[in-house]
Amino acid sequence: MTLPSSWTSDLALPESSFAESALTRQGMLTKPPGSLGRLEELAITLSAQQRTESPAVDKVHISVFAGDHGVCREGISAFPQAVTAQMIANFAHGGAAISVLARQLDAHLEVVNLGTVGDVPPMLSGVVDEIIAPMTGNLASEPAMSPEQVVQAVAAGDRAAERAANAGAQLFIGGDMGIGNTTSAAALACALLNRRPDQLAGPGTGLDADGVSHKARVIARALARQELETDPLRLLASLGGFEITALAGAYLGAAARGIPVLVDGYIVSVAALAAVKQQPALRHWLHFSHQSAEPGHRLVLDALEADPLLDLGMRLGEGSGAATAVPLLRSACALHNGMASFADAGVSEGS
Ligand SMILES: O=C(O)c1ccc[n+]([C@@H]2O[C@H](COP(=O)([O-])O)[C@@H](O)[C@H]2O)c1
Ligand SMILES: Cc1cc2nc[nH]c2cc1C
Repeated sequence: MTLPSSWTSDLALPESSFAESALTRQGMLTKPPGSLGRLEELAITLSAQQRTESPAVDKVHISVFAGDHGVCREGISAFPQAVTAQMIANFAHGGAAISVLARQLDAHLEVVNLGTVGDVPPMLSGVVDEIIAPMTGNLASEPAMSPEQVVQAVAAGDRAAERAANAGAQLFIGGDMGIGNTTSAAALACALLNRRPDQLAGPGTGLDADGVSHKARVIARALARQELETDPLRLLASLGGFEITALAGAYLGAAARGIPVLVDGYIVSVAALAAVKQQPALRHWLHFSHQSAEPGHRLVLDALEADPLLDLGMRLGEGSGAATAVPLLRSACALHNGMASFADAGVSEGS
């Protein structure tokens, strides 16, 4: 098993000539310059990423990556580990939040099962089996993944991006599902940002203050276990999760295929941070949908110089915050493509 080329080969930047023409067009539309605020920026950035004068996000591909975490045996989540497998079935049966949002957006939704402790019913429609192991190692006391497993997870993410590209997706959304994954994400963020566990540990699915302190101590044990790694792949192997690693692979895979990415909440932002560390050019392919209620998210967003579009107090994961922001991107494109120019509408321009 080898790493996909999207992980190792230099990533191209979006095409700046399309950004320049989009900026010129924005200046000709019947509105005071800049008055559509960030909707203008969105249309301009999407034009460059999609290499088009008419950006669109009609075709949205959502991959929810699911996997279980050995660190759950440390009692770091408000929910039992069995929920990961149960939610995979719920995604497939259409009852999860992301299932509803995907239907509302007419988006393609798939769930990538990387391995769970609980049983997932066989042959669920929309579930892609990429099973690595029932769960990761307990990162508090051992590496989460072997070198082979981390490559398997990156490759599974890249394959999701390939499916998105083959389906003609204009936007890629990655979601996460994994009980215990805020502990893994926080540990990774500590290592990537050189921060203390108490700065990145939060309630996740609903821990109380004592639970959050315990979680920070578990993360401190994980960080003390290893030499401070700088290589993203080795860091992911030590502290990551199958789904977090696959997300990093999927983001690089989407960008390498010219598909812009809309980033969801806390866990996926940490995956994005690891992937940007691997390939800094990835940052130019990312849009940030929302600020999660998980307190550590702000530090991760700051490190990525990201100012997300929404702040709704959401902390669900599964791609739900990103899906909620898609209508804003659609409005940005519709305005860019559909508004009349001053000349066409006979409206006088300002000075
Ligand atoms: O996306 C977020 O910002 C977010 C914040 C807190 C929790 N979650 C979700 O909750 C699960 C992890 O929480 P926990 O407490 O088990 O570590 C996992 O399935 C995530 O998708 C997601
Ligand atoms: C019910 C439930 C749904 C989720 N979706 C993403 N993470 C989740 C965690 C729980 C506990």
